Amino acid sequence: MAEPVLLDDRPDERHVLRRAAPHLRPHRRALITAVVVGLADSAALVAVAPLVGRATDALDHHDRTGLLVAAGALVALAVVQLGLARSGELLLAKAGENVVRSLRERSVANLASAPLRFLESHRTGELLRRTTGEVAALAAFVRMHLRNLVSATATLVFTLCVLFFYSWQLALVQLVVFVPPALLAMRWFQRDASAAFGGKATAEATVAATFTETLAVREALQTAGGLPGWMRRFGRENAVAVTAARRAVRVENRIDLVSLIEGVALVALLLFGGWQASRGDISIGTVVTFVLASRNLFDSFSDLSQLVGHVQTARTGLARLLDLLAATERVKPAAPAAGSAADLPVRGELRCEGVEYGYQDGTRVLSDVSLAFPAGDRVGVVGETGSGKTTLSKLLCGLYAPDRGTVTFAGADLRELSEAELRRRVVLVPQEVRMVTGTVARNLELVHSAPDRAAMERAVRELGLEDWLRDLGGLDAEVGVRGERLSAGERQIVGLLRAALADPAVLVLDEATADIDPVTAARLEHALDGMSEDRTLIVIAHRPATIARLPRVIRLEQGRVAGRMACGS
Ligand SMILES: Nc1ncnc2c1ncn2[C@@H]1O[C@H](COP(=O)(O)OP(=O)(O)OP(=O)(O)O)[C@@H](O)[C@H]1O
Repeated sequence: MAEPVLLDDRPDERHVLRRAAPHLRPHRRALITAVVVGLADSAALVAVAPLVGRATDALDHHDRTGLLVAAGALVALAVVQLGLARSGELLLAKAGENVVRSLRERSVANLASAPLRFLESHRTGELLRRTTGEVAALAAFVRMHLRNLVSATATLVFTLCVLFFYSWQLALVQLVVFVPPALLAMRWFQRDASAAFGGKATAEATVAATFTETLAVREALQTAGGLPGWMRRFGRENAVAVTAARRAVRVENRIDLVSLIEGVALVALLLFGGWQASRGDISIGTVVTFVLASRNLFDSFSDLSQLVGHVQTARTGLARLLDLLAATERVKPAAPAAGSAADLPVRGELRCEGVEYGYQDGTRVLSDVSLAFPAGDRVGVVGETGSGKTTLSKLLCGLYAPDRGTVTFAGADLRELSEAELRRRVVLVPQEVRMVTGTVARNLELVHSAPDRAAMERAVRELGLEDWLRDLGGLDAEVGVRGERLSAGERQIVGLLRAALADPAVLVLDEATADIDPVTAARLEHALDGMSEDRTLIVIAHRPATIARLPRVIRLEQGRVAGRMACGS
Protein backbone atom coordinates (compact mmCIF):
# COMPACT_ATOMS: atom_id res chain seq x y z
CA MET A 1 0.00 0.00 0.00
CA ALA A 2 1.36 3.46 -0.89
CA GLU A 3 2.00 5.56 2.21
CA PRO A 4 -0.63 8.30 2.38
CA VAL A 5 0.65 11.83 3.03
CA LEU A 6 -0.83 12.96 6.34
CA LEU A 7 -1.22 16.34 7.96
CA ASP A 8 0.89 16.92 11.04
CA ASP A 9 -1.13 17.45 14.25
CA ARG A 10 1.59 19.72 15.63
CA PRO A 11 3.40 21.07 12.57
CA ASP A 12 6.86 22.56 13.00
CA GLU A 13 6.54 26.24 13.93
CA ARG A 14 10.20 27.11 13.41
CA HIS A 15 11.11 29.44 10.52
CA VAL A 16 7.45 29.75 9.75
CA LEU A 17 7.89 33.18 8.14
CA ARG A 18 10.72 31.93 5.97
CA ARG A 19 8.53 29.06 4.84
CA ALA A 20 5.69 31.51 4.17
CA ALA A 21 8.01 33.67 2.02
CA PRO A 22 6.88 32.22 -1.34
CA HIS A 23 3.31 33.20 -0.46
CA LEU A 24 4.40 36.72 0.61
CA ARG A 25 6.59 37.36 -2.44
CA PRO A 26 3.79 38.43 -4.82
CA HIS A 27 2.75 41.09 -2.26
CA ARG A 28 6.21 42.27 -1.29
CA ARG A 29 5.96 45.78 -2.77
CA ALA A 30 2.72 46.54 -0.90
CA LEU A 31 4.10 44.99 2.30
CA ILE A 32 7.38 46.97 2.12
CA THR A 33 5.52 50.26 1.47
CA ALA A 34 3.21 49.57 4.41
CA VAL A 35 6.13 48.76 6.72
CA VAL A 36 8.10 51.88 5.65
CA VAL A 37 5.08 54.12 6.36
CA GLY A 38 4.66 52.31 9.71
CA LEU A 39 8.33 52.99 10.57
CA ALA A 40 7.95 56.70 9.72
CA ASP A 41 4.86 56.81 11.96
CA SER A 42 6.81 55.31 14.87
CA ALA A 43 9.73 57.69 14.31
CA ALA A 44 7.29 60.63 14.50
CA LEU A 45 5.84 59.27 17.74
CA VAL A 46 9.26 58.77 19.32
CA ALA A 47 10.37 62.30 18.33
CA VAL A 48 7.73 63.82 20.65
CA ALA A 49 9.69 63.08 23.86
CA PRO A 50 12.92 64.91 22.86
CA LEU A 51 10.88 67.87 21.58
CA VAL A 52 9.03 68.16 24.92
CA GLY A 53 12.44 67.89 26.64
CA ARG A 54 13.68 70.74 24.44
CA ALA A 55 10.63 72.85 25.32
CA THR A 56 11.22 72.15 29.04
CA ASP A 57 14.85 73.26 28.81
CA ALA A 58 13.83 76.37 26.85
CA LEU A 59 11.33 77.16 29.60
CA ASP A 60 13.97 76.54 32.24
CA HIS A 61 16.35 78.97 30.49
CA HIS A 62 13.60 81.54 29.70
CA ASP A 63 14.34 81.03 25.99
CA ARG A 64 11.09 82.18 24.27
CA THR A 65 12.28 81.52 20.72
CA GLY A 66 13.42 78.01 21.60
CA LEU A 67 10.07 77.35 23.29
CA LEU A 68 8.10 78.57 20.25
CA VAL A 69 10.21 76.51 17.82
CA ALA A 70 9.77 73.37 19.94
CA ALA A 71 6.01 74.00 20.28
CA GLY A 72 5.64 74.60 16.50
CA ALA A 73 7.60 71.42 15.74
CA LEU A 74 5.35 69.48 18.12
CA VAL A 75 2.19 70.69 16.35
CA ALA A 76 3.67 69.87 12.90
CA LEU A 77 4.74 66.44 14.15
CA ALA A 78 1.26 65.72 15.51
CA VAL A 79 -0.30 66.49 12.09
CA VAL A 80 2.26 64.40 10.16
CA GLN A 81 1.93 61.53 12.60
CA LEU A 82 -1.84 61.51 12.27
CA GLY A 83 -1.54 61.14 8.48
CA LEU A 84 1.17 58.50 8.73
CA ALA A 85 -0.72 56.49 11.34
CA ARG A 86 -3.91 56.37 9.27
CA SER A 87 -2.24 55.56 5.96
CA GLY A 88 0.13 53.04 7.61
CA GLU A 89 -2.80 51.21 9.16
CA LEU A 90 -4.74 51.12 5.89
CA LEU A 91 -1.76 50.02 3.79
CA LEU A 92 -0.76 47.26 6.19
CA ALA A 93 -4.32 45.97 6.57
CA LYS A 94 -4.76 45.93 2.78
CA ALA A 95 -1.46 44.15 2.11
CA GLY A 96 -2.09 41.64 4.92
CA GLU A 97 -5.65 40.93 3.78
CA ASN A 98 -4.37 40.26 0.27
CA VAL A 99 -1.84 37.75 1.61
CA VAL A 100 -4.55 36.01 3.64
CA ARG A 101 -6.90 35.99 0.65
CA SER A 102 -4.33 34.31 -1.58
CA LEU A 103 -3.54 31.75 1.16
CA ARG A 104 -7.24 30.99 1.48
CA GLU A 105 -7.67 30.60 -2.29
CA ARG A 106 -4.58 28.43 -2.56
CA SER A 107 -5.60 26.10 0.26
CA VAL A 108 -9.15 25.67 -1.08
CA ALA A 109 -7.84 25.09 -4.63
CA ASN A 110 -5.29 22.55 -3.36
CA LEU A 111 -7.92 20.72 -1.34
CA ALA A 112 -10.36 20.70 -4.23
CA SER A 113 -7.79 19.01 -6.47
CA ALA A 114 -6.28 16.77 -3.78
CA PRO A 115 -6.54 13.04 -4.48
CA LEU A 116 -9.42 11.21 -2.85
CA ARG A 117 -7.01 9.07 -0.84
CA PHE A 118 -5.64 12.21 0.87
CA LEU A 119 -9.12 13.58 1.65
CA GLU A 120 -10.31 10.23 2.98
CA SER A 121 -7.30 10.01 5.28
CA HIS A 122 -8.43 13.10 7.20
CA ARG A 123 -11.53 14.05 9.08
CA THR A 124 -13.57 16.67 7.22
CA GLY A 125 -13.72 18.92 10.28
CA GLU A 126 -9.91 18.94 10.53
CA LEU A 127 -9.58 20.08 6.90
CA LEU A 128 -12.38 22.59 7.43
CA ARG A 129 -10.69 23.99 10.51
CA ARG A 130 -7.42 24.48 8.63
CA THR A 131 -9.00 26.20 5.65
CA THR A 132 -11.49 28.35 7.57
CA GLY A 133 -10.47 28.53 11.26
CA GLU A 134 -6.76 29.07 10.79
CA VAL A 135 -7.27 31.48 7.89
CA ALA A 136 -9.86 33.43 9.93
CA ALA A 137 -7.39 33.63 12.84
CA LEU A 138 -4.71 34.94 10.48
CA ALA A 139 -7.12 37.46 8.98
CA ALA A 140 -8.09 38.66 12.48
CA PHE A 141 -4.41 39.00 13.38
CA VAL A 142 -3.75 41.05 10.26
CA ARG A 143 -6.78 43.27 10.85
CA MET A 144 -6.24 43.90 14.55
CA HIS A 145 -2.65 43.25 15.54
CA LEU A 146 -0.20 43.42 12.64
CA ARG A 147 0.03 47.21 12.69
CA ASN A 148 0.61 47.21 16.48
CA LEU A 149 3.32 44.63 16.03
CA VAL A 150 5.18 46.77 13.47
CA SER A 151 4.72 50.06 15.35
CA ALA A 152 5.55 48.61 18.81
CA THR A 153 8.74 46.99 17.52
CA ALA A 154 9.84 50.15 15.69
CA THR A 155 8.94 52.39 18.65
CA LEU A 156 10.96 50.18 20.98
CA VAL A 157 14.06 50.31 18.79
CA PHE A 158 13.81 54.07 18.04
CA THR A 159 13.20 54.88 21.72
CA LEU A 160 16.29 52.95 22.77
CA CYS A 161 18.31 54.98 20.25
CA VAL A 162 16.94 58.25 21.71
CA LEU A 163 17.64 57.16 25.31
CA PHE A 164 21.26 56.23 24.58
CA PHE A 165 21.75 59.42 22.59
CA TYR A 166 20.68 61.61 25.55
CA SER A 167 22.34 59.79 28.46
CA TRP A 168 23.87 56.38 28.26
CA GLN A 169 24.04 56.17 32.08
CA LEU A 170 20.31 56.75 32.51
CA ALA A 171 19.59 54.47 29.59
CA LEU A 172 21.65 51.74 31.22
CA VAL A 173 19.83 52.12 34.57
CA GLN A 174 16.58 51.90 32.71
CA LEU A 175 17.62 48.82 30.80
CA VAL A 176 19.17 47.00 33.75
CA VAL A 177 16.15 47.53 36.01
CA PHE A 178 13.53 46.87 33.38
CA VAL A 179 14.72 44.63 30.59
CA PRO A 180 16.12 41.49 32.35
CA PRO A 181 13.11 40.91 34.66
CA ALA A 182 10.70 41.72 31.81
CA LEU A 183 12.53 39.30 29.52
CA LEU A 184 12.45 36.64 32.21
CA ALA A 185 8.67 37.04 32.47
CA MET A 186 8.40 36.78 28.70
CA ARG A 187 10.64 33.73 28.62
CA TRP A 188 8.45 32.08 31.24
CA PHE A 189 5.49 32.73 28.96
CA GLN A 190 7.18 31.53 25.82
CA ARG A 191 8.47 28.34 27.40
CA ASP A 192 4.96 26.89 27.49
CA ALA A 193 3.22 29.04 24.86
CA SER A 194 3.81 26.79 21.88
CA ALA A 195 2.55 23.66 23.66
CA ALA A 196 -0.40 25.53 25.22
CA PHE A 197 -1.58 27.23 22.02
CA GLY A 198 -0.80 24.20 19.84
CA GLY A 199 -2.74 21.99 22.27
CA LYS A 200 -5.65 24.40 22.18
CA ALA A 201 -5.74 24.45 18.35
CA THR A 202 -5.55 20.63 18.15
CA ALA A 203 -8.31 20.16 20.74
CA GLU A 204 -10.53 22.68 18.95
CA ALA A 205 -9.91 20.92 15.62
CA THR A 206 -10.98 17.60 17.16
CA VAL A 207 -14.19 19.15 18.51
CA ALA A 208 -14.87 20.72 15.09
CA ALA A 209 -14.29 17.38 13.35
CA THR A 210 -16.61 15.48 15.68
CA PHE A 211 -19.22 18.21 15.42
CA THR A 212 -19.13 18.04 11.60
CA GLU A 213 -19.53 14.27 11.77
CA THR A 214 -22.43 14.65 14.20
CA LEU A 215 -24.38 16.49 11.53
CA ALA A 216 -23.39 13.97 8.86
CA VAL A 217 -24.50 10.94 10.89
CA ARG A 218 -27.33 12.55 12.88
CA GLU A 219 -29.95 10.32 11.30
CA ALA A 220 -28.03 7.12 12.06
CA LEU A 221 -27.37 8.28 15.64
CA GLN A 222 -31.04 9.00 16.23
CA THR A 223 -32.38 5.85 14.62
CA ALA A 224 -29.78 3.45 16.03
CA GLY A 225 -29.81 4.98 19.51
CA GLY A 226 -26.11 5.77 19.53
CA LEU A 227 -26.68 9.42 20.44
CA PRO A 228 -25.91 9.16 24.21
CA GLY A 229 -22.59 7.39 23.57
CA TRP A 230 -21.70 9.84 20.84
CA MET A 231 -22.56 12.79 23.08
CA ARG A 232 -20.38 11.32 25.86
CA ARG A 233 -17.50 11.21 23.38
CA PHE A 234 -18.24 14.77 22.28
CA GLY A 235 -18.38 15.79 25.98
CA ARG A 236 -14.96 14.25 26.62
CA GLU A 237 -13.42 16.03 23.64
CA ASN A 238 -15.11 19.26 24.64
CA ALA A 239 -13.68 18.94 28.17
CA VAL A 240 -10.20 18.47 26.71
CA ALA A 241 -10.74 21.61 24.59
CA VAL A 242 -11.84 23.61 27.66
CA THR A 243 -8.82 22.42 29.68
CA ALA A 244 -6.52 23.31 26.80
CA ALA A 245 -8.13 26.77 26.48
CA ARG A 246 -7.74 27.36 30.27
CA ARG A 247 -4.11 26.37 30.09
CA ALA A 248 -3.56 28.80 27.20
CA VAL A 249 -5.16 31.62 29.26
CA ARG A 250 -3.00 30.78 32.32
CA VAL A 251 0.13 30.87 30.19
CA GLU A 252 -0.98 34.15 28.58
CA ASN A 253 -1.50 35.72 32.04
CA ARG A 254 2.18 35.30 32.88
CA ILE A 255 2.99 38.34 30.79
CA ASP A 256 1.01 40.64 33.16
CA LEU A 257 4.08 40.59 35.44
CA VAL A 258 5.64 43.11 33.05
CA SER A 259 3.39 45.96 34.40
CA LEU A 260 4.83 45.52 37.89
CA ILE A 261 8.38 45.67 36.57
CA GLU A 262 7.52 48.90 34.67
CA GLY A 263 6.57 50.70 37.89
CA VAL A 264 9.83 49.74 39.60
CA ALA A 265 11.85 50.90 36.58
CA LEU A 266 10.12 54.33 36.50
CA VAL A 267 10.85 54.89 40.20
CA ALA A 268 14.52 54.00 39.62
CA LEU A 269 14.66 56.40 36.67
CA LEU A 270 13.19 59.32 38.65
CA LEU A 271 15.52 58.77 41.60
CA PHE A 272 18.69 58.41 39.51
CA GLY A 273 17.70 61.14 37.00
CA GLY A 274 16.74 63.56 39.77
CA TRP A 275 20.06 62.93 41.51
CA GLN A 276 22.00 63.53 38.26
CA ALA A 277 20.04 66.71 37.49
CA SER A 278 20.63 68.04 41.01
CA ARG A 279 24.37 67.56 40.42
CA GLY A 280 24.08 69.41 37.09
CA ASP A 281 25.18 66.36 35.07
CA ILE A 282 22.03 66.47 32.95
CA SER A 283 19.29 69.02 32.32
CA ILE A 284 15.71 68.86 33.59
CA GLY A 285 14.68 68.56 29.94
CA THR A 286 16.71 65.36 29.64
CA VAL A 287 14.93 63.87 32.67
CA VAL A 288 11.59 64.86 31.11
CA THR A 289 12.68 63.30 27.80
CA PHE A 290 13.57 60.13 29.64
CA VAL A 291 10.33 59.93 31.57
CA LEU A 292 8.30 60.40 28.38
CA ALA A 293 10.48 58.12 26.28
CA SER A 294 10.31 55.49 29.02
CA ARG A 295 6.55 55.51 28.67
CA ASN A 296 7.04 54.77 24.98
CA LEU A 297 9.46 52.03 25.94
CA PHE A 298 7.07 50.45 28.44
CA ASP A 299 4.05 50.90 26.21
CA SER A 300 5.73 49.26 23.26
CA PHE A 301 7.13 46.50 25.47
CA SER A 302 3.69 45.97 26.97
CA ASP A 303 2.09 46.08 23.48
CA LEU A 304 4.60 43.50 22.33
CA SER A 305 4.02 41.31 25.36
CA GLN A 306 0.24 41.51 24.82
CA LEU A 307 0.84 40.70 21.20
CA VAL A 308 2.97 37.66 21.94
CA GLY A 309 -0.18 35.60 22.54
CA HIS A 310 -1.72 36.77 19.28
CA VAL A 311 1.57 36.31 17.44
CA GLN A 312 1.78 32.78 18.84
CA THR A 313 -1.80 32.01 17.75
CA ALA A 314 -1.09 33.41 14.28
CA ARG A 315 2.18 31.48 14.14
CA THR A 316 0.43 28.23 15.06
CA GLY A 317 -2.31 28.95 12.51
CA LEU A 318 0.20 29.82 9.82
CA ALA A 319 2.23 26.67 10.54
CA ARG A 320 -0.92 24.52 10.30
CA LEU A 321 -1.96 26.22 7.08
CA LEU A 322 1.53 25.87 5.56
CA ASP A 323 1.46 22.20 6.59
CA LEU A 324 -1.82 21.80 4.71
CA LEU A 325 -0.43 23.62 1.67
CA ALA A 326 2.79 21.58 1.71
CA ALA A 327 0.93 18.28 2.13
CA THR A 328 -1.58 19.08 -0.63
CA GLU A 329 1.27 20.23 -2.91
CA ARG A 330 3.03 16.90 -2.26
CA VAL A 331 -0.01 14.85 -3.23
CA LYS A 332 -0.92 17.07 -6.19
CA PRO A 333 -1.14 14.95 -9.32
CA ALA A 334 1.85 15.63 -11.58
CA ALA A 335 0.99 17.89 -14.51
CA PRO A 336 0.51 15.74 -17.59
CA ALA A 337 3.27 15.93 -20.17
CA ALA A 338 2.51 18.42 -22.93
CA GLY A 339 0.64 16.77 -25.76
CA SER A 340 0.08 13.58 -23.74
CA ALA A 341 -3.62 13.64 -24.56
CA ALA A 342 -3.30 15.09 -28.04
CA ASP A 343 -3.41 11.71 -29.77
CA LEU A 344 -5.88 10.15 -27.38
CA PRO A 345 -9.03 9.04 -29.21
CA VAL A 346 -12.43 10.15 -27.94
CA ARG A 347 -13.55 6.51 -27.56
CA GLY A 348 -11.27 3.63 -26.60
CA GLU A 349 -10.64 0.61 -24.42
CA LEU A 350 -10.48 0.99 -20.65
CA ARG A 351 -8.16 -1.60 -19.17
CA CYS A 352 -6.71 -2.39 -15.76
CA GLU A 353 -3.67 -4.61 -15.50
CA GLY A 354 -2.39 -6.29 -12.31
CA VAL A 355 -4.07 -3.69 -10.12
CA GLU A 356 -3.55 -3.73 -6.34
CA TYR A 357 -4.99 -1.26 -3.88
CA GLY A 358 -5.20 -0.83 -0.12
CA TYR A 359 -6.48 1.85 2.25
CA GLN A 360 -4.30 3.40 4.91
CA ASP A 361 -5.22 0.90 7.62
CA GLY A 362 -3.06 -1.64 5.81
CA THR A 363 -5.74 -3.97 4.43
CA ARG A 364 -5.35 -4.94 0.78
CA VAL A 365 -8.71 -4.42 -0.89
CA LEU A 366 -7.91 -5.36 -4.48
CA SER A 367 -5.30 -7.90 -5.63
CA ASP A 368 -4.09 -8.59 -9.13
CA VAL A 369 -7.18 -7.32 -10.89
CA SER A 370 -6.85 -7.38 -14.67
CA LEU A 371 -9.89 -6.44 -16.76
CA ALA A 372 -10.51 -5.04 -20.21
CA PHE A 373 -13.56 -3.03 -21.27
CA PRO A 374 -13.55 -2.51 -25.05
CA ALA A 375 -15.26 0.61 -26.44
CA GLY A 376 -19.03 0.17 -26.33
CA ASP A 377 -18.86 -2.65 -23.76
CA ARG A 378 -21.80 -3.05 -21.36
CA VAL A 379 -20.85 -4.93 -18.25
CA GLY A 380 -21.97 -5.43 -14.68
CA VAL A 381 -19.66 -5.88 -11.69
CA VAL A 382 -21.12 -7.92 -8.85
CA GLY A 383 -19.84 -9.30 -5.57
CA GLU A 384 -20.59 -9.46 -1.90
CA THR A 385 -20.48 -6.42 0.33
CA GLY A 386 -16.88 -5.43 0.92
CA SER A 387 -15.54 -7.38 -2.07
CA GLY A 388 -14.04 -4.17 -3.50
CA LYS A 389 -16.54 -3.13 -6.19
CA THR A 390 -16.74 0.53 -5.17
CA THR A 391 -12.96 0.69 -4.78
CA LEU A 392 -12.58 -0.75 -8.29
CA SER A 393 -15.01 1.83 -9.69
CA LYS A 394 -12.91 4.66 -8.22
CA LEU A 395 -9.72 3.16 -9.65
CA LEU A 396 -11.33 2.80 -13.08
CA CYS A 397 -12.17 6.53 -12.98
CA GLY A 398 -8.71 7.61 -11.85
CA LEU A 399 -10.02 8.87 -8.48
CA TYR A 400 -7.57 6.51 -6.78
CA ALA A 401 -4.18 5.66 -8.23
CA PRO A 402 -3.35 1.93 -7.94
CA ASP A 403 -0.60 0.92 -5.50
CA ARG A 404 0.60 -1.50 -8.14
CA GLY A 405 -0.44 -2.09 -11.77
CA THR A 406 -1.99 0.35 -14.22
CA VAL A 407 -5.35 1.62 -15.38
CA THR A 408 -5.27 2.85 -18.98
CA PHE A 409 -7.64 4.37 -21.49
CA ALA A 410 -6.73 3.70 -25.13
CA GLY A 411 -3.25 2.80 -23.88
CA ALA A 412 -2.72 6.04 -21.86
CA ASP A 413 -2.21 5.72 -18.10
CA LEU A 414 -4.99 7.63 -16.32
CA ARG A 415 -2.39 9.17 -13.99
CA GLU A 416 -0.85 10.94 -16.97
CA LEU A 417 -4.06 12.59 -18.14
CA SER A 418 -5.11 16.06 -17.06
CA GLU A 419 -8.29 16.27 -14.98
CA ALA A 420 -10.22 17.70 -17.96
CA GLU A 421 -8.97 15.02 -20.38
CA LEU A 422 -9.73 12.31 -17.84
CA ARG A 423 -13.29 13.48 -17.25
CA ARG A 424 -13.92 13.57 -20.98
CA ARG A 425 -12.98 9.86 -21.05
CA VAL A 426 -14.32 8.32 -17.82
CA VAL A 427 -17.00 9.56 -15.42
CA LEU A 428 -18.24 7.91 -12.23
CA VAL A 429 -21.76 8.24 -10.92
CA PRO A 430 -21.19 7.17 -7.31
CA GLN A 431 -23.52 5.31 -4.97
CA GLU A 432 -24.18 8.51 -3.09
CA VAL A 433 -24.26 11.44 -5.44
CA ARG A 434 -23.07 14.56 -3.61
CA MET A 435 -25.12 17.68 -4.15
CA VAL A 436 -24.77 21.32 -3.24
CA THR A 437 -27.51 23.43 -1.69
CA GLY A 438 -29.44 25.29 -4.38
CA THR A 439 -31.30 24.47 -7.57
CA VAL A 440 -31.13 21.50 -9.93
CA ALA A 441 -29.37 23.77 -12.44
CA ARG A 442 -26.78 24.82 -9.84
CA ASN A 443 -26.02 21.12 -9.35
CA LEU A 444 -25.75 20.41 -13.05
CA GLU A 445 -23.25 23.26 -13.50
CA LEU A 446 -20.68 21.25 -11.56
CA VAL A 447 -19.22 19.58 -14.64
CA HIS A 448 -16.14 20.68 -16.54
CA SER A 449 -18.06 21.65 -19.71
CA ALA A 450 -19.81 24.54 -17.85
CA PRO A 451 -23.16 23.77 -19.52
CA ASP A 452 -25.76 26.44 -20.20
CA ARG A 453 -29.50 25.89 -19.69
CA ALA A 454 -30.02 24.79 -23.29
CA ALA A 455 -27.42 22.02 -22.81
CA MET A 456 -29.10 20.98 -19.55
CA GLU A 457 -32.52 20.83 -21.19
CA ARG A 458 -31.05 18.82 -24.08
CA ALA A 459 -29.52 16.31 -21.64
CA VAL A 460 -32.85 15.99 -19.81
CA ARG A 461 -34.59 15.26 -23.13
CA GLU A 462 -31.94 12.75 -24.24
CA LEU A 463 -32.33 10.76 -21.05
CA GLY A 464 -36.14 10.93 -21.24
CA LEU A 465 -36.38 12.74 -17.90
CA GLU A 466 -38.73 15.59 -18.91
CA ASP A 467 -41.61 14.28 -16.75
CA TRP A 468 -39.39 13.79 -13.75
CA LEU A 469 -37.98 17.32 -14.01
CA ARG A 470 -41.41 18.83 -14.58
CA ASP A 471 -42.78 17.09 -11.45
CA LEU A 472 -39.79 18.36 -9.51
CA GLY A 473 -40.40 21.97 -10.57
CA GLY A 474 -37.92 22.39 -13.45
CA LEU A 475 -34.26 23.32 -13.49
CA ASP A 476 -34.89 26.03 -10.91
CA ALA A 477 -36.41 23.63 -8.38
CA GLU A 478 -34.67 23.85 -5.01
CA VAL A 479 -33.08 20.56 -3.93
CA GLY A 480 -32.74 21.50 -0.25
CA VAL A 481 -29.63 21.50 1.92
CA ARG A 482 -27.06 19.40 0.03
CA GLY A 483 -29.88 17.80 -1.97
CA GLU A 484 -31.79 16.38 1.01
CA ARG A 485 -35.15 16.90 -0.73
CA LEU A 486 -34.22 14.28 -3.33
CA SER A 487 -34.19 10.54 -2.71
CA ALA A 488 -30.97 8.53 -3.22
CA GLY A 489 -32.32 7.36 -6.60
CA GLU A 490 -33.20 10.90 -7.66
CA ARG A 491 -29.75 12.07 -6.68
CA GLN A 492 -28.38 9.35 -8.95
CA ILE A 493 -30.57 10.70 -11.74
CA VAL A 494 -28.88 14.09 -11.20
CA GLY A 495 -25.55 12.22 -11.29
CA LEU A 496 -26.51 10.65 -14.64
CA LEU A 497 -27.50 14.05 -16.01
CA ARG A 498 -24.12 15.42 -14.94
CA ALA A 499 -22.46 12.49 -16.68
CA ALA A 500 -24.50 13.11 -19.83
CA LEU A 501 -23.33 16.74 -19.81
CA ALA A 502 -19.71 15.62 -19.39
CA ASP A 503 -20.24 13.24 -22.36
CA PRO A 504 -17.58 10.65 -21.39
CA ALA A 505 -16.47 7.61 -23.40
CA VAL A 506 -16.92 5.40 -20.34
CA LEU A 507 -19.62 5.71 -17.71
CA VAL A 508 -19.17 3.86 -14.44
CA LEU A 509 -22.33 3.70 -12.35
CA ASP A 510 -22.15 2.50 -8.76
CA GLU A 511 -25.81 1.66 -8.23
CA ALA A 512 -27.44 3.17 -5.16
CA THR A 513 -27.97 0.48 -2.54
CA ALA A 514 -30.57 2.51 -0.67
CA ASP A 515 -34.09 1.41 -1.45
CA ILE A 516 -35.18 2.90 -4.71
CA ASP A 517 -38.87 2.95 -5.52
CA PRO A 518 -39.83 1.11 -8.71
CA VAL A 519 -40.74 4.32 -10.56
CA THR A 520 -37.36 5.93 -9.86
CA ALA A 521 -35.58 2.65 -10.64
CA ALA A 522 -37.36 2.49 -14.01
CA ARG A 523 -36.46 6.12 -14.71
CA LEU A 524 -32.82 5.43 -13.86
CA GLU A 525 -32.72 2.39 -16.15
CA HIS A 526 -34.41 4.32 -18.95
CA ALA A 527 -31.96 7.20 -18.50
CA LEU A 528 -29.07 4.76 -18.50
CA ASP A 529 -30.25 3.29 -21.79
CA GLY A 530 -30.40 6.83 -23.17
CA MET A 531 -26.81 7.43 -22.07
CA SER A 532 -25.14 4.24 -23.09
CA GLU A 533 -25.90 3.97 -26.78
CA ASP A 534 -22.37 4.45 -28.03
CA ARG A 535 -20.37 4.43 -24.87
CA THR A 536 -18.86 1.89 -22.50
CA LEU A 537 -21.09 1.23 -19.53
CA ILE A 538 -19.78 -0.39 -16.35
CA VAL A 539 -22.41 -0.86 -13.65
CA ILE A 540 -21.59 -1.87 -10.10
CA ALA A 541 -24.82 -3.75 -9.95
CA HIS A 542 -26.85 -4.38 -6.81
CA ARG A 543 -30.32 -5.01 -8.30
CA PRO A 544 -31.13 -8.32 -10.05
CA ALA A 545 -33.10 -6.36 -12.66
CA THR A 546 -30.00 -4.40 -13.62
CA ILE A 547 -27.83 -7.53 -13.83
CA ALA A 548 -30.40 -9.19 -16.07
CA ARG A 549 -30.23 -6.28 -18.53
CA LEU A 550 -26.45 -6.46 -18.98
CA PRO A 551 -24.82 -8.79 -21.56
CA ARG A 552 -21.93 -9.82 -19.30
CA VAL A 553 -21.07 -9.76 -15.63
CA ILE A 554 -17.79 -9.82 -13.70
CA ARG A 555 -17.77 -11.21 -10.17
CA LEU A 556 -15.38 -9.93 -7.50
CA GLU A 557 -14.58 -12.01 -4.44
CA GLN A 558 -12.42 -10.59 -1.68
CA GLY A 559 -10.77 -8.18 -4.04
CA ARG A 560 -10.04 -10.67 -6.82
CA VAL A 561 -11.77 -11.38 -10.10
CA ALA A 562 -13.59 -14.64 -9.38
CA GLY A 563 -15.53 -15.05 -12.56
CA ARG A 564 -16.80 -13.60 -15.83
CA MET A 565 -20.04 -14.72 -17.31
CA ALA A 566 -22.27 -13.85 -20.16
CA CYS A 567 -25.88 -13.22 -19.25
CA GLY A 568 -28.82 -10.99 -20.03
CA SER A 569 -29.73 -10.04 -23.53
N1 LIG B 1 -12.19 4.98 2.54
C1 LIG B 1 -11.90 3.79 3.05
N2 LIG B 1 -10.96 3.65 4.00
C2 LIG B 1 -10.65 2.44 4.51
N3 LIG B 1 -11.23 1.28 4.10
C3 LIG B 1 -12.18 1.35 3.14
C4 LIG B 1 -12.56 2.61 2.56
N4 LIG B 1 -13.51 2.36 1.63
C5 LIG B 1 -13.71 1.02 1.63
N5 LIG B 1 -12.91 0.43 2.53
C6 LIG B 1 -12.81 -1.02 2.79
O1 LIG B 1 -12.45 -1.64 1.59
C7 LIG B 1 -13.17 -2.86 1.43
C8 LIG B 1 -13.91 -2.84 0.09
O2 LIG B 1 -14.85 -1.81 0.14
P1 LIG B 1 -15.76 -1.44 -1.12
O3 LIG B 1 -16.63 -0.30 -0.73
O4 LIG B 1 -14.90 -1.26 -2.30
O5 LIG B 1 -16.62 -2.77 -1.27
P2 LIG B 1 -17.96 -3.01 -2.10
O6 LIG B 1 -17.82 -4.33 -2.73
O7 LIG B 1 -18.22 -1.85 -2.98
O8 LIG B 1 -19.03 -3.04 -0.95
P3 LIG B 1 -20.57 -2.58 -1.05
O9 LIG B 1 -21.24 -3.53 -1.96
O10 LIG B 1 -21.03 -2.71 0.36
O11 LIG B 1 -20.56 -1.18 -1.54
C9 LIG B 1 -14.10 -2.98 2.61
O12 LIG B 1 -13.49 -3.84 3.54
C10 LIG B 1 -14.16 -1.59 3.16
O13 LIG B 1 -14.28 -1.63 4.56
